[in-house]
Amino acid sequence: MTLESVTLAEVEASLGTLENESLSETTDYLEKEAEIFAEEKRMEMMMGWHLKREPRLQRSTTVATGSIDVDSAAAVTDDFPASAAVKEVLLGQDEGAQTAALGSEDVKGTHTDLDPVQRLFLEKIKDYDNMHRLNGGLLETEPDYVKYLSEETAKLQRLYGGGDLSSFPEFTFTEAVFAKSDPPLLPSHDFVIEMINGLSRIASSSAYREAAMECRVLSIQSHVVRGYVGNKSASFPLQDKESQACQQARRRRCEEAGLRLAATGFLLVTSPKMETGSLGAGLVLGFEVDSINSVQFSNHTGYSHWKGQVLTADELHVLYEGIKLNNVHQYDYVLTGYTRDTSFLEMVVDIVQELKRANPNLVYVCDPVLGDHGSMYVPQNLYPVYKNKVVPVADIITPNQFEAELLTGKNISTEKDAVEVMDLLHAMGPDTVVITSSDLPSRLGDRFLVSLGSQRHVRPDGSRTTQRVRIEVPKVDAVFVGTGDLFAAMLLAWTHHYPNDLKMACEKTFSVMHHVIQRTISYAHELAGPGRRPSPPQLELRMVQSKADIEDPAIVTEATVIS
Ligand SMILES: Nc1ncnc2c1ncn2[C@@H]1O[C@H](COP(=O)(O)OP(=O)(O)O)[C@@H](O)[C@H]1O
Ligand code: PXP
Repeated sequence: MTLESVTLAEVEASLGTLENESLSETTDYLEKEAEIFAEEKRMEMMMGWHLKREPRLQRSTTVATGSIDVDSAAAVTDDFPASAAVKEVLLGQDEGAQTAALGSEDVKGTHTDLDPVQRLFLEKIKDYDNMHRLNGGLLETEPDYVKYLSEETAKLQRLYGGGDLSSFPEFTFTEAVFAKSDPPLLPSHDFVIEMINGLSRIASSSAYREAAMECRVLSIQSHVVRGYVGNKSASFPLQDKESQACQQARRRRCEEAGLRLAATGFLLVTSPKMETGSLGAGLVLGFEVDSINSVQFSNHTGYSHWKGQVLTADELHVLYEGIKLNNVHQYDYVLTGYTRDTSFLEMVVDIVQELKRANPNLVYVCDPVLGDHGSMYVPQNLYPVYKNKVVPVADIITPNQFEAELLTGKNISTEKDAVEVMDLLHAMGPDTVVITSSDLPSRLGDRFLVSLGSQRHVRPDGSRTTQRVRIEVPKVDAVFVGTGDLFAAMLLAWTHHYPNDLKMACEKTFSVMHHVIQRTISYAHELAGPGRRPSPPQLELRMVQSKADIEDPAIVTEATVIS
């Protein structure tokens, strides 16, 4: 006999046999089949209990412990026209009430509205409950199940801080106490904890969304299949690195709002005085990076061969339109790098302007890639577009010395020249300028590379102040590709974290660069072998391997404030 062939009449017949006679072999078999049928087909539909996995084991647990979860009970109440008896059993307020209902001798006698399957089910619950009480534990369990149950219980206890998981939780809502001395006014600590313990999932999901406001970057850069330049160089470090900065910025926002993220991986709403643990578990908090690939090449152009496709201005526009049509064009940052095409660059400017209208706080970080050491490596006609259209809408720019000179028309021979050039660049638009590398002599010797930065602020009274820094880092005798893109991405991340402290933002950024470059060159030498210069593939940035340094760079260079 198959399960499907057990008809209700047969169930009733078996029930009759059960009521009137001692168990014969046949009725025993029938009872078992009916029991499986009743429980698997009805319970699964009625209460959403998870019978599919280990159905027999789940069944005996649920019945044996007599505990009912809130969702299952609600499902019965809302979705299934269960009889009063079923509801009474399932929704009994406490264990005593449940036991009474289960143990009642007239379950089948008084509730005549029960259908045979429900009646059989309730009888079985009653039998199991009696046997469970006599036996003092679970019935007919297999060792695997006992192990599974204890592991799952331990897991839940770890997650929810212990307690008796087999009984229905008690809710105690106390009156909110507002402490006058605690601005902003907040409910008492105890009240909030009680509330969270009772409603953790609902509370966490809504509060999480509010607290964990994302920071979204639109990065328009190259893509390469192999290696790390452009978006490949910027995306991973931003997503990874920013986890820390975003956490802290968010923590500040949460504190202001009276919310704090706690260590257990779900959100607790607590009073401002409560200790906050690490934010690690379960929360992904990096920058959201939306990438538009301005080119898709096999590898960067420093290799002997490269192949691929270039995105046109129209194609860029189509991608942006798609984003806009869905009304998901809210960005906090735009990041751009290497471009060879004027109309593409002009389209970028149009997009940045439109995004800035949508979010006046949007920060545009631009590496104005034009050339290096006296020669241009993009078409000449890009220069006026950068100078007249791109730089004026940029907030942070990262030119090298050659690019800074080109954009301002002023040579840099001394630190004073560099400061003047940075002031000229400020006057063109950006509040933050970092000259990533220069030929200026370092006080630390000729094996050091000098970089300079300048940041303008508007004081609360409306007057302006400018912080200028010099940074010197050890020079490595090799040509790295993708370092400019990584630099711009890291400066974005660290200025986000320290918006008014260029010294700190530079120390972090240059330290990341140092760690990545040192790891890359050591590995490249190892690959190349003694006395041989590493090739471009061997000099690809060791990005993934530098994850820890990107997240939390040990500071290896101190920036000097020069004015
Ligand atoms: N050979 C190198 N030795 C040490 N640091 C380097 C070297 N090349 C690049 N860097 C680091 O990468 C940053 C960006 O440099 P670079 O790629 O030259 O910028 P850009 O592409 O804007 O000219 C520098 O500020 C420096 O920190
Ligand atoms: N994108 C591509 C395709 C490149 O080939 C290069 C350098 O040749 C870059 C971007 C920029 O590299 P960097 O960050 O070193 O300026």
